[in-house]
Amino acid sequence: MPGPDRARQAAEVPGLEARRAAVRLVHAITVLGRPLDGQLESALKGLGPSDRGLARALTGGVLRNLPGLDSLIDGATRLPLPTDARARMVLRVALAGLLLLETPPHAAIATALPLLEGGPRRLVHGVLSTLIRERAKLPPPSLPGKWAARWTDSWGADEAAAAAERLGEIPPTDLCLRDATATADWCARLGGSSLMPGHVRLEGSQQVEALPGFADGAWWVQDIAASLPARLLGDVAGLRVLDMCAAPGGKTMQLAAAGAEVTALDISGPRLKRLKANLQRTGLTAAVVEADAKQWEPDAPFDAILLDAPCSATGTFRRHPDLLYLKDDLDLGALTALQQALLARAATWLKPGGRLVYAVCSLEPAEGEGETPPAGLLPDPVGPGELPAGLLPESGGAVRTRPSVWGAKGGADGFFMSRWRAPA
Ligand SMILES: C[S@@+](CC[C@H](N)C(=O)[O-])C[C@H]1O[C@@H](n2cnc3c(N)ncnc32)[C@H](O)[C@@H]1O
Repeated sequence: MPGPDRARQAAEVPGLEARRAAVRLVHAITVLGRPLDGQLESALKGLGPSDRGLARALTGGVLRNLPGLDSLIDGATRLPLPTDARARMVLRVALAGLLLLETPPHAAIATALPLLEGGPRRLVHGVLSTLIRERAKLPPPSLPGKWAARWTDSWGADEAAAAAERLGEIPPTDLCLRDATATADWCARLGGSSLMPGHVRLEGSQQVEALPGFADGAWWVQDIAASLPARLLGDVAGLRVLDMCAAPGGKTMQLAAAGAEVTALDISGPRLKRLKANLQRTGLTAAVVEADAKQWEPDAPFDAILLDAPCSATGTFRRHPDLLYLKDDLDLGALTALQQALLARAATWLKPGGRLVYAVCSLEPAEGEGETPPAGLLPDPVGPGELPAGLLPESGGAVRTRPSVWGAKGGADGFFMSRWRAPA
């Protein structure tokens, strides 16, 4: 329970509690290295809808621009504030409001000082006043140093620069349609654009539940790159298809909508709950199995298998910028061991001639290009005609979406996909 002073302040200073929540989230992510999803509900508890929106926008603004915000802060102090100082968190949030959300200068200061909780009011007041007086501008977005080095090493300087640009942008909202023949209609109804049949792109983040078609299950939210793996299985109408790591079900819905008889397998009960709710909303069906794919055995082989494997998820950094600040270093060794084990299982469950697509939403080559090919299967290279305009397969026939893909049109998540076939 907030004390009487805090309650009075909250009533007198609009937006203060939203900023308090943003400071708490920025601290949890950038200092403690905790993921946003796990903190969001408790940090936003008790806030009204507009304060919740403001807290999210401020936190997102900080995470998308952290190196730039810190360089402004450090340029305006004589001695750098410690990286974990509360004053730094408060300044980051205040500057995100001032420079990204057009908070008026007096409000930026008035909402920053009460959040210091005994911290250096004069210093924070001085930093904000200096930056306001100098009409400071946010530097172009940049990746945190560790990621700039990592992705320059993996993909080259141009792709690392494209990743920084994507990080600075609010990603579009991509929808996958249940009925791809209605693409033009849904673009017109929702005011979106399309990069391929079945795909509709809306600008920025959206209250999707309020949009036409959501309640009827005419579409679901799915990044364009995430919609490619299921498409690479080809025409699955009437086929018995295993979606091996299925929850929360974006690809299960695609396969079911394309007429496949889908078995949706996942180890996570809570995630399967979301999958079932998604199936219910869209009126699509699948046999849902909660099991560890390392132990489960199917009754009969499949015509096709989609293995959307658990991975580092680094390809989703535009939508989840907190990923770039998580405490634990990527345990790529454990992840690639799991991916290889799942691939090896899948390879034994195909009918002769059956297809397997392996996919990860990762920008780590170890989880994609570096995987050992599944024993007993043959490569089934993807052809250029199978991909939407603007994306070509790699020379060996795998598909890689890099940070620069569709850059001028809002980008796409980083994914790797490869396709295999069981000997006939
Ligand atoms: C990338 S997500 C899948 C996303 C999903 N395909 C979609 O499109 O909505 C990876 C999934 O693998 C599941 N998973 C992890 N280890 C597993 C295992 N040993 N067996 C089955 N599923 C597993 C996780 O619970 C998670 O839901």
